[in-house]
Amino acid sequence: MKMIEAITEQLPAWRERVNRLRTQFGSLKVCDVTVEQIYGGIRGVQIQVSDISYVDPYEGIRLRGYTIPEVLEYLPKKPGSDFPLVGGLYYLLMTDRLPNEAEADEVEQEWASRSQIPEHVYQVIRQFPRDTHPMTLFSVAIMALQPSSQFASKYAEQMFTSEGLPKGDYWKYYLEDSMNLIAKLPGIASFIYNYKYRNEEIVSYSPELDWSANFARMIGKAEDLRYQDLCRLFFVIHSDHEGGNVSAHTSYLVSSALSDVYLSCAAGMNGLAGPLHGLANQECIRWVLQVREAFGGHVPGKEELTDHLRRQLQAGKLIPGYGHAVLRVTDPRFTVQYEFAKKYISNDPNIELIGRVFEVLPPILAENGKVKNPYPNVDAINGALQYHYGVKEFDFYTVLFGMSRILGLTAHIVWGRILGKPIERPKSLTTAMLEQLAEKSLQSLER
Ligand SMILES: CC(=O)SCCNC(=O)CCNC(=O)[C@H](O)C(C)(C)COP(=O)(O)OP(=O)(O)OC[C@H]1O[C@@H](n2cnc3c(N)ncnc32)[C@H](O)[C@@H]1OP(=O)(O)O
Ligand SMILES: O=C([O-])CC(=O)C(=O)O
Repeated sequence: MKMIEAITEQLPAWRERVNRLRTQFGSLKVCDVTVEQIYGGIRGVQIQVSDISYVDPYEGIRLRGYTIPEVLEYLPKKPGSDFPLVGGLYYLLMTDRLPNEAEADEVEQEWASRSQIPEHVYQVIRQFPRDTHPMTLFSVAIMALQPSSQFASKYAEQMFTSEGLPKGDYWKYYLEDSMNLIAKLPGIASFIYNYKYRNEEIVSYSPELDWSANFARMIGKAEDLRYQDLCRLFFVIHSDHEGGNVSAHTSYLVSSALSDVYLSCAAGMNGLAGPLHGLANQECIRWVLQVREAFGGHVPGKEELTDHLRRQLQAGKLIPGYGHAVLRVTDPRFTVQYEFAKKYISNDPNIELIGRVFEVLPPILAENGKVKNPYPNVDAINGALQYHYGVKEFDFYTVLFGMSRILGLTAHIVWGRILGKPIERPKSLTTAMLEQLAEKSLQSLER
């Protein structure tokens, strides 16, 4: 694979850079940690390195240095589509280089050739009650693939042979596992959808189509070219959000114990399934429909909406899709999807309401100064777009997010192995210890 060559070429330079920092600047202080940060979700503490992507609070995400509009413009596309091939995005995330068409296509072809899903994965899904949340099914399906981990079997094997598995080669098996897992995601996600909401159909992967279009086809949208474009857009923009978000951090942490890609990604998906993180996807459209219901199905005018939103906030309700732990502006991923909606969708009351909420809500959220980011995040519009194209089962939306996020998670994990990162193990303190520190600081102030 060209991707392996591109990574291999860069390995010595990357290892040298990290080695130099660790040996020559190992004791250089990067930041301080306050008591508030310790109790406040480690917010803003710079304790990770991620070269896959970086979130600037005022600009949004850059994937390998490229903003969302740049990624959408520069990545190769299929003839007839304005939206990138996910294979090209994966090449960029993994290799730090923009792919040409052939390189993007090679990744897509690799996925097609690895897409066969073992029968037992379907059986595992079928064993669950049909009302099980799709994210639970998604996570267990990934776990069900774990016995096929090439890294886990190589690692176990070398314990009993005279030739060890060189640490510097671990990444190759992690990359193999990543490619194998990603190749199966359209099949797994679509089966969960079909099992729960359609006809229980298992649809095989078409090598003629790209990864995104395959998923669309597998849930019955072979003819809907616009929905296939939405899938391409969605899968590209949700792929990564630097290393500290719950799903990325979780999977990276798990992989630092040399747990394989399947174990690590399933863990990440369990984090994504929380309502403050990926599950906000499904909560947003539910909320949008509830607001319309409160107005007899109509889209309320600005004044009525303002009163309604104020009442909700006064009642202590969280508005899903607004706020962010890092961003302090409108999420550029919201913006590109809103632009998609404005370009291709007309007369959709949910999209209309989302636009009105976007006009009205930020100043209201900002009023009491409590919410640090009063602007919409990516989740504020995801569900409404899916709903428009007929994917109306809210519970499923986080699985779509998960398919995309695994692209980023695996890039972080593979690079963790490339750079030989050790097991993560931060130190904890007790409350009594912090109280002692506090006392000491008081005493020194009194002196
Ligand atoms: C893909 C993603 O994961 S993007 C995030 C998806 N999640 C959502 O959209 C859920 C709604 N938003 C939120 O819950 C939050 O804004 C988060 C989880 C995204 C960020 O959390 P934090 O960094 O802690 O936000 P912040 O520091 O601004 O929170 C301060 C206060 O504002 C409140 N607040 C933040 N966002 C909102 C909101 N959308 N509606 C109402 N109140 C809010 C918080 O609950 C908190 O209140 P508290 O002090 O009484 O507990
Ligand atoms: O960055 C975060 O904390 C949340 C996240 O994953 C995203 O916005 O995609």
